[in-house]
Amino acid sequence: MDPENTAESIEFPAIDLPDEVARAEAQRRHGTLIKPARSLGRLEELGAWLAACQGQSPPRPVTHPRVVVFAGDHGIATKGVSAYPTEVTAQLVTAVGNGDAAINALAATAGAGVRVLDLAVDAEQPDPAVAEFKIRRGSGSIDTEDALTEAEVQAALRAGITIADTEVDAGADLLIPADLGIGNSTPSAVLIAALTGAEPVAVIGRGSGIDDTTWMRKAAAVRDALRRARAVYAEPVALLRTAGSADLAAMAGFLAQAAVRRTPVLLDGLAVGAAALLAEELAPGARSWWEAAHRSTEPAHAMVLDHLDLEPIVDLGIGLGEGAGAVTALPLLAMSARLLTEVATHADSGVAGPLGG
Ligand SMILES: O=C(O)c1ccc[n+]([C@@H]2O[C@H](COP(=O)([O-])O)[C@@H](O)[C@H]2O)c1
Ligand SMILES: Cc1cc2nc[nH]c2cc1C
Repeated sequence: MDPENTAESIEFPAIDLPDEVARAEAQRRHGTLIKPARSLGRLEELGAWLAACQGQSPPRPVTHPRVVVFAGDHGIATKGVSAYPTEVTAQLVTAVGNGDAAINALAATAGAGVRVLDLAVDAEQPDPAVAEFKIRRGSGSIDTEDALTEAEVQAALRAGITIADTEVDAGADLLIPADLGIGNSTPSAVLIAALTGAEPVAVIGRGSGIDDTTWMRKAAAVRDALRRARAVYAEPVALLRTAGSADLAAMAGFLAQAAVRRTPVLLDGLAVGAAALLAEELAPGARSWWEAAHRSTEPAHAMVLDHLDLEPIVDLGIGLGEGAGAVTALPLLAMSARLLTEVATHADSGVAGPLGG
């Protein structure tokens, strides 16, 4: 099936930029607060970005941040490219649902809600709410076969769109897409190499903690998948079908739709970064609605940030996925909004401004 000729194929509308007037007004307001000019550094820029996304300065506080974990298995994991067996994905989905995972502890501290969805875990999903957007059991092994059919990639993109719409309609004011899936660092590396032009060897990291022998197998898998995908590097939907997965495609749809809905996003690590590259191809300009929360330990993540021209907020040596790095930066974003609403101005407080000011 040729995606260009498919009636149901997804097309995102043109993405508006955030409101530059509100951004400039927030920057101007920062200059009036009782602190030396620009003394809050990146926090000032983050507050101005939130103001631009919301179209108002000062921005409203972030009160309903939501983490959505997109879980899926990857056929390539059965070829020995991960430090963990594939059964772990399903077990981790249950752990996140029970509130026992790292993301739950971090999100509880940061005041974010967590929703976990099984897009393509290679197991029966007993919870119908978690299975609502299930595309298939495991995506194809991308070294030798396509990850998805054309219909599945469209369904996964549509799932991401619907999930973003549901969250925004329910009141989410900041979205955090998160990944979970043994083996997902391999398709992520392939997509990043395909879209940034990075050398294959430079995108292959240690993932879940792989040894040298496993790294060699992963390098061969990335090489084979890139060879299979070469003809479709410039076609994002075909690239997701050939070398992506249902969970990565759904995250790409979610990220693009967040921009359509003018909702700010904090980006997490490697897999979210790969999905973000695809989303920017599908909906050019979507990146203006995202901030990079952190820099992951995976080398390919730095290439994503470079390509999207995003500067990470924190760099804490986190390489977990699950949204962990993104949620870690969330309190800083909340602080950036409250600074603009709660700090007094020189004019209102009677605190003198700078000499000659
Ligand atoms: O996002 C990251 O920075 C990151 C870096 C390395 C590993 N991970 C997580 O570890 C899993 C992928 O690692 P692997 O070795 O199984 O491909 C998957 O569940 C990811 O969420 C995540
Ligand atoms: C234990 C474990 C937790 C994770 N969280 C995200 N990816 C993960 C991979 C593993 C292996």
